Amino acid sequence: MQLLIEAGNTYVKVAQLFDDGNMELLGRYPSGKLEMVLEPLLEKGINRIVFASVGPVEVDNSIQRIAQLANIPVMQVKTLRKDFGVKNAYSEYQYLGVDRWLTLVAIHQELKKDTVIVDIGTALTFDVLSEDGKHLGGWIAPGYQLMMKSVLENTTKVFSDRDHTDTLTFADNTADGLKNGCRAALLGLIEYGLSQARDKLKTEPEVILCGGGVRHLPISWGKHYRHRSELVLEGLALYAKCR
Ligand SMILES: Nc1ncnc2c1ncn2[C@@H]1O[C@H](COP(=O)(O)OP(=O)(O)OP(=O)(O)O)[C@@H](O)[C@H]1O
Ligand SMILES: CC(C)(CO)[C@@H](O)C(=O)NCCC(=O)O
Ligand SMILES: [K+]
Repeated sequence: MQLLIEAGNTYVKVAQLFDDGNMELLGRYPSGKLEMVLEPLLEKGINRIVFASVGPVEVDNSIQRIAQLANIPVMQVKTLRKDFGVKNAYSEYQYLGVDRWLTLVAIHQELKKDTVIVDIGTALTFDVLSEDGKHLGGWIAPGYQLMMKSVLENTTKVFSDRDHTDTLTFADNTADGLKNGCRAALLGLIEYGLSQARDKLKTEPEVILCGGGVRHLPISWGKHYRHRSELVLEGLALYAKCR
């Protein structure tokens, strides 16, 4: 069995990859809790740890150190110029976030179609991938919580309250105005990106939505598209199986 770790800017996700190829999510934890969560997991017959991190180098170091203490081999997955048939669009390829890289690799391995991948976590990322594996580039924008926070922290009279409803209507009060405004910003970016991607690809791309922030998009809008909640971990599983 291998242990897969995806370290993001807010959360760490941990999954088990069994020898039969099945993956099981063990949990999602605040990034600061990594050490506490990891140590007890290493008791149970793990052959290797495969991880990817977009966080500070301290996270990489602490995973390496914990594994070394437990005498378990480690593979850190990093963004490459080309791998698994995917060609990175960045001229300085190593600067593309490894979470984005893993979603590209996972989707190309499975679909080999013109695709748009939208991952909504701390940040929203939008990436375009052609059917022959060429990454055409993408965008980075704030995620829902980050947009909300930046307005709340920089204004006096704007406030928010409980969860938003599913409908995305014009609001007649402050809290709904902020929540729906931030949701519309996510949606507007995706719609504009999609129109640009259609022009570039000259086809209708598949749309893959991933990350916990997808919950902020209206269900009636999102139901037309594929939703893959653990796409980064699926990319990690591919590396764990093949490398
Ligand atoms: N229980 C929840 N209630 C409300 N919103 C949530 C909840 N869980 C996740 N979210 C939303 O999903 C976003 C986080 O998504 P996700 O769990 O994919 O994080 P992440 O992509 O792992 O973050 P990162 O990788 O950047 O650390 C939050 O910003 C929030 O908008
Ligand atoms: C954009 C995030 C934060 C999304 O998790 C991550 O992919 C990242 O840190 N990327 C590095 C910058 C880039 O992708 O160009
Ligand atoms: K993420």
